[in-house]
Amino acid sequence: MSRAVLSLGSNLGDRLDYLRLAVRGLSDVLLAASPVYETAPWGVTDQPDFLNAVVLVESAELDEWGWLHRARHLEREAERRREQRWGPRTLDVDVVTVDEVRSRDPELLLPHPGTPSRATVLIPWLALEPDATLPGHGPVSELLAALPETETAGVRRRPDLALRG
Ligand SMILES: Nc1ncnc2c1ncn2[C@@H]1O[C@H](COP(=O)(O)OP(=O)(O)OP(=O)(O)O)[C@@H](O)[C@H]1O
Ligand SMILES: Nc1nc2c(c(=O)[nH]1)N=C(CO)CN2
Repeated sequence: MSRAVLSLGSNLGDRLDYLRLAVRGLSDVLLAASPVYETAPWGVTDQPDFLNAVVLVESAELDEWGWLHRARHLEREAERRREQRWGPRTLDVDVVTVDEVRSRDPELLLPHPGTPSRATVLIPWLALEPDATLPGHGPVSELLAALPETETAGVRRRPDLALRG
């Protein structure tokens, strides 16, 4: 049995449709889905805004590699093309954590190393799990409080958009 936190992002095409495709594809393992957020792009800033969300998933069969394969499968279903690093994409599914697993394999780094600095992951995660902790880093609420306002200001909740329904 393993429990994972996955982050979802899209900034090409029908962004909400791509996030919903991911959630539908995870329906057999889905525990909870966060609200949807419209977020200013980080990394490569000259690209469209993203929609971001986080989901909690659980499975009796999947280990951390199983979750990575599920994530890659969903990206392929969204016809994601790997071009520019941090560039525009129809669907990005990252494995944020799997239980307390730590991994230094470059194909599967756990917890995902971008997490402590990404308001686009921390804010949706916290909305879903106010007591969440990032293994090796501490409470998600503290990580978020430590980010500069410039990082958090670009993350706006979109109550008019829902992942399900
Ligand atoms: N925890 C993880 N979740 C998803 N991919 C990971 C993880 N750790 C390492 N990877 C590897 O990262 C590689 C690049 O993934 P991807 O193209 O989604 O990166 P990116 O989304 O552009 O950047 P970032 O990973 O910083 O968000 C993949 O080959 C994948 O195997
Ligand atoms: N706001 C935002 N910016 C990004 C995102 C993302 O999910 N949200 N993902 C990226 C590549 O992983 C690059 N930049």
